[in-house]
Amino acid sequence: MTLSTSDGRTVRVALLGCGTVGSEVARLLTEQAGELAARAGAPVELAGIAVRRPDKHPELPQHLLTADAAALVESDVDVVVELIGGIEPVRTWLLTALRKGKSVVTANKALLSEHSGELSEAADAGGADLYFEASVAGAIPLLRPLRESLAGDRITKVMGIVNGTTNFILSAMDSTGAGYAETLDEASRLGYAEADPTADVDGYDAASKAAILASLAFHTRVTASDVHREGISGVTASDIAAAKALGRTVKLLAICERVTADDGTESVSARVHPVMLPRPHPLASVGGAFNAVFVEADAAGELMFYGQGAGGAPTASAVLGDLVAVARNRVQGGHGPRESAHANLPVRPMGQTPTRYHVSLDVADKPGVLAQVAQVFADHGVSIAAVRQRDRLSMASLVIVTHLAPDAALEATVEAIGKMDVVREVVSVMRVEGEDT
Ligand SMILES: NC(=O)C1=CN([C@@H]2O[C@H](COP(=O)(O)OP(=O)(O)OC[C@H]3O[C@@H](n4cnc5c(N)ncnc54)[C@H](O)[C@@H]3O)[C@@H](O)[C@H]2O)C=CC1
Ligand SMILES: N[C@@H](CC=O)C(=O)O
Ligand code: NA
Repeated sequence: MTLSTSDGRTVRVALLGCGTVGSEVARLLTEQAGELAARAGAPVELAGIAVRRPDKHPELPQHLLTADAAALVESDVDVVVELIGGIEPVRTWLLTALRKGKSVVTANKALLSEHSGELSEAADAGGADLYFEASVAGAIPLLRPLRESLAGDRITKVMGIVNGTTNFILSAMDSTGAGYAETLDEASRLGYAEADPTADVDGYDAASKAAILASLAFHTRVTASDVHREGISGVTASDIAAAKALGRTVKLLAICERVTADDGTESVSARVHPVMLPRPHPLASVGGAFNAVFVEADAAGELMFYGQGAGGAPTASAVLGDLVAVARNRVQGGHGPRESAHANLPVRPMGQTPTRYHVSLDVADKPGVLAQVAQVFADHGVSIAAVRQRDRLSMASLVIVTHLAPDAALEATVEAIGKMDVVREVVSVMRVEGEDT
């Protein structure tokens, strides 16, 4: 068995960051050193660990610790594992590493979703690998299937739950009625939330992941700023109750689609927003911090990926998988897949993206009200799929689910309905996925 790299050395690893994920990577690298060496074809050695405050880490081997991540990157290492997060200074360090031929493994979706182009170009220039399986859906092998296993197919849709923190919160609101703030605190304590949890609840984290997924699925550079983003801070107890009354539940979904216009031209739609799903839908039963992602492809049909999307050990599993892959490439002299952006499809604005809405209204209980409301939908070119009406004293509740229509038309419809005299309150508005009730 080969026990060293092509230039006769062990694979020396710089670990940047040793928090929730990094500490698990350090543990597994140490505990499984023998097995990792056998799988990689050479010893994989932790050469240094950069943390912000070395004095706060008595549990780590002191001779490996440094606060100077830049110097560690420049030192005699083969691979940089980046588990700090954020854009700068990490972007600069990783560009330096890649240009110098040092492979990079990272879980940093915020960075990748804005700078994957230049990072990929730096990797090409330096002849290095850039792997990032942990950046989307934690432990779930998802990016490698998109980049490699499905490279011969034509993917049409990627849709799923990709943020553990918000799924944890929505699951608790749905099942126990637990409050938003206390559940978010719990998600942070369990290591699911980002350092700034507004990245989770406002949908930035999921939007970054959607950009990465859309880029890989559609061979197009999609950045986080191309992704329509809505978080869960606007999801109210009324929304949850309205969903329950209809046998639905609320999930924050990332939806990336290949949209084909009537003239045959293709574009990419990428969006993150809360969605009402029928309870029998497979994504509806995904609870806690678990993630699940559907992929639809022409030849493969429908595929579903499910598992732990956040937390130290699950995310470390994906990091270690990538580390073994880049170590193998060094030992055997090969390279992982390069960026594939040849399709270069345009990104479709959200307003032109076909969606379906659920609208719950309290209206005056008078003859003709339903017809008036239905007319407003028709005036905007929106076709109604289902209506439910329930009378309550002098009021009536109307629940309307639409067929697909451009999102801008649906938004304008809801705005017009909110201004009608017969409408007392727009109780809940949310997009829907899955079969009509
Ligand atoms: N926690 C999770 O469940 C997941 C996290 N990620 C990503 O993994 C990365 C790390 O996340 P966590 O481990 O949760 O973060 P964390 O906040 O627990 O750890 C960050 C680490 O970076 C170190 N650090 C910060 N600034 C530094 C600097 N200037 N120089 C040297 N070290 C510095 C800190 O000392 C700490 O050890 C982020 O990009 C995050 O988005 C990805 C998937 C899941
Ligand atoms: N904060 C993220 C961590 C994993 O990517 C999440 O909650 O999913
Ligand atoms: Na993953």
